[in-house]
Amino acid sequence: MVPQFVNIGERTNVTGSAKFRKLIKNGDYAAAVEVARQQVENGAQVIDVNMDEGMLDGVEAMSTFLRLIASEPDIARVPVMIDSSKWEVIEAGLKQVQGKPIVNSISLKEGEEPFLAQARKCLRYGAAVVAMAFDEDGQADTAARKIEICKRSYDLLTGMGFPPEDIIFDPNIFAVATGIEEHAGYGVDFIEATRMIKEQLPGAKVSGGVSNVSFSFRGNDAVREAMHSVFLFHAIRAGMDMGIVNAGQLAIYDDIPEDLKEPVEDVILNRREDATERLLEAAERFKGQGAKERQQDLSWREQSVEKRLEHSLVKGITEYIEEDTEEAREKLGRPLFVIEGPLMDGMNVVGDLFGSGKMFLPQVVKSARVMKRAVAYLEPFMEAERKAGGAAPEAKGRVLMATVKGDVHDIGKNIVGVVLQCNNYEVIDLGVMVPANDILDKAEEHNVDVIGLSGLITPSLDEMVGVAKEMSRRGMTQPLMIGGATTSKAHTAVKIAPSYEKGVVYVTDASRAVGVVSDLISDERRDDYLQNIANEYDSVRESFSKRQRQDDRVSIADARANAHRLSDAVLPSPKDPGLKILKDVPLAELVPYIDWTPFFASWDLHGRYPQILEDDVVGEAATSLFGDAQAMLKRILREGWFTAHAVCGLFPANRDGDDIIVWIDETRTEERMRFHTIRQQMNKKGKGGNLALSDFIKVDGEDWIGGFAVTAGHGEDETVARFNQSGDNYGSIMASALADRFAEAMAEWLHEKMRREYWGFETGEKATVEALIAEDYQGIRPAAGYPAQPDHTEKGPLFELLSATEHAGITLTESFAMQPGASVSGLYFAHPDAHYFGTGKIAKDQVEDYARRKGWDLATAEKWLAPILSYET
Ligand SMILES: C[S@@+](CC[C@H](N)C(=O)[O-])C[C@H]1O[C@@H](n2cnc3c(N)ncnc32)[C@H](O)[C@@H]1O
Repeated sequence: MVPQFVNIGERTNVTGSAKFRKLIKNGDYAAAVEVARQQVENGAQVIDVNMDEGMLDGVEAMSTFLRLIASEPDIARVPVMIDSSKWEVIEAGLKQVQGKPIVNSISLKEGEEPFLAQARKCLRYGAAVVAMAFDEDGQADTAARKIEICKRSYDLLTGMGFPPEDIIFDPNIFAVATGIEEHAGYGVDFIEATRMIKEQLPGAKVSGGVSNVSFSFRGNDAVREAMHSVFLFHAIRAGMDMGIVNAGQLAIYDDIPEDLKEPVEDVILNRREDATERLLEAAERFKGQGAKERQQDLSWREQSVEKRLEHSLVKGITEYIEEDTEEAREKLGRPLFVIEGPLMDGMNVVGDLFGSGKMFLPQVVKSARVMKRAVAYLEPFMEAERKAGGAAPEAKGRVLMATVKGDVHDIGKNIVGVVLQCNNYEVIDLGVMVPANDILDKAEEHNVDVIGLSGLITPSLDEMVGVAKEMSRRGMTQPLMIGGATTSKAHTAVKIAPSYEKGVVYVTDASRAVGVVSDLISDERRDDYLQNIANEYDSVRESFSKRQRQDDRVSIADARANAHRLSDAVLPSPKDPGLKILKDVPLAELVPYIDWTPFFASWDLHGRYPQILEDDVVGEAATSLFGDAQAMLKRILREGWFTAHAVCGLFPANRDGDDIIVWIDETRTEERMRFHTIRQQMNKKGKGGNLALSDFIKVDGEDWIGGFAVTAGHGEDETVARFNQSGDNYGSIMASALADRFAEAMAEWLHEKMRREYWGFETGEKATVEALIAEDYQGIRPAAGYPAQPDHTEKGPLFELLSATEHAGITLTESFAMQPGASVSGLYFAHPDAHYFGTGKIAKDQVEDYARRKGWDLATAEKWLAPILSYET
């Protein structure tokens, strides 16, 4: 017999129901109580009440609402689940409930002490608790972790006298069919964990939020309903007691057509490798066939057109923007009035929310997409007016942006551009690899107010100095903004600012750009602002040269004498050393290797994945961004937007001082080429050796070095152009960020292949994704331009050795940036001693020595090594 399943209603949850949120925000408690009543009438056997909304006084709202429903007998007959991430709100709720409350939730997230303290309070109020499968290490995703945390919680709770039947476990229902291999087992993991909890933890109950499982199929109700019902069918049989289920989003198990039920069942139960692909195919056939149309909260559509435009802008909704823009145009009489009126007002709200930390970059970029659509709609009307002599809208100022010559990356610059546009600045974006003269000619032609330069790799710093010098020579007066991954306040102050007197400002991140530009453009504030910056940079320069004067580098001879002594671990000869050319690597194979944490960072959302999705501050923005990324990822896989190529190989090698000789063949008699490495010169007395990468290769006998170059960027430019043409910067930035993820994932994937197949020194079980992301394995793959080898020109010999341009289609710019941008290259070292380090600053004796080894003159060496020189040139 199937046990009774308890349905928890969640329409009284401000985070889940926009309607309820609006009622509570407006203080319309009478109508809010009606929502609770309807839920009970519709069959909810528990009602979940949540008042966690930034603008609400949660304690007050929870107390008021629970007091009101306690006096309604037909509502008060069902238990209340007090749901909050804030303990004071839970306590306020506990004080109001008459019958037996349920607290949702407690967990071991912060450790045992707070867990036990909260449990004690629940016990005092006679409340049951929902305990999440969440501990100090994060949310449990596998069945083993789920049961481990639940068992630990159970022992703690029962140990303090908690009745087992008052313990409800929520072992986390996560989305399946996301395109990510590790997610495929999430359905089975929950079901398995449920079965184990029921077997091993007597009396305890199991609950969960069912709609999460179908998150990847948002917008396809038929598939979602089928997934919920199939999931419940199996989970209830495994012992699931209760759950949050939207009855409107539930199909009847027996009514699901067979050609949908089977692929859904395959996905939920993880029965076949191609389950997701097959369900995606089936999903296409069932699109738009949901038993019940999704009930969207469209109450905002009843507001004035100005409010509706604001809503669309703030929420990033494009669906109604054209009809609302037209309505506003008719109402206000002129297209300009619409832009300068409600659209600007709406963007000001976005700007204020962003400025006060209530909106985040991805959301702002989405708002910009809506704004662009509205302006594009109005454009023909404005053109007609212009022909008739009408005025154009006034921007607050004009900013020119460019990534400098030799550099290709531009995600950060594009984000800054969008944020500035949102704030009504006109942005002229010249793209990437722009020579100084082109930047400055365009700046003069368009009479811009500010010039913004961006760069990702260190040689771009030098290029920026060149632009600053040329600005001085031309007698220009616009302030110069500097940003991008390798730029810094110190470099801007020491190198660039002295070359241009009219103002050079370093901008840390995209969120600062608006403030900086507005200060630079303001007639009242500009002079003071620039004076303050100049003073600040003076002291940065002062402390920089003080540090240099005090610098105590050891001589290169002494450093070399203190090189790392390689332990005599024996590495097996490579199994398959030849050059490997891997064309058209299937992108789906790379998805499990994606490290998502840097993806969020590229959108200025900082925190580790997956915890970031639950973060109190950015969790909502991160979750929504991640959902959009998953949707795009699926399209990339299905439609093949990017092509991935890789080349790698192993070569006989030996150490020669600070160089690594690559031999023609294993006779080790004839030199094919050399890699040049750089040695630490800090004083390391008693702190280990002065390292250079060459130390990880043997001087004599058999040893090997590997090299690799991978790219996932073929197709990125076309994709980005397609999105930009339709005014969708959100889409184009997302596509670039995902291309980068694929490239990094491919580097990890190939490194694993190298260790296990080609070199073959790694045997045994494959490392977990977490271990791979932490690079917790034997060997390293240092990249030129990174701290162990800051000289980007070392990509030259690597590319030659691999014929990387011929085999993978990657070229090097004059600054040794790889093109396409979504490319990664480096060397492989396999010795167990090998590890990442930084060379730190180096002294002139090494620069001279390096110049000799590279066949350069001193000035050339100082140019390429500029970021690591310990002395002024
Ligand atoms: C930039 S992260 C990229 C991996 C990350 N999981 C991702 O997906 O973005 C790590 C890589 O940077 C390079 N790297 C990191 N530290 C380095 C160092 N000190 N010297 C040389 N290369 C380094 C190595 O190629 C390493 O594999």
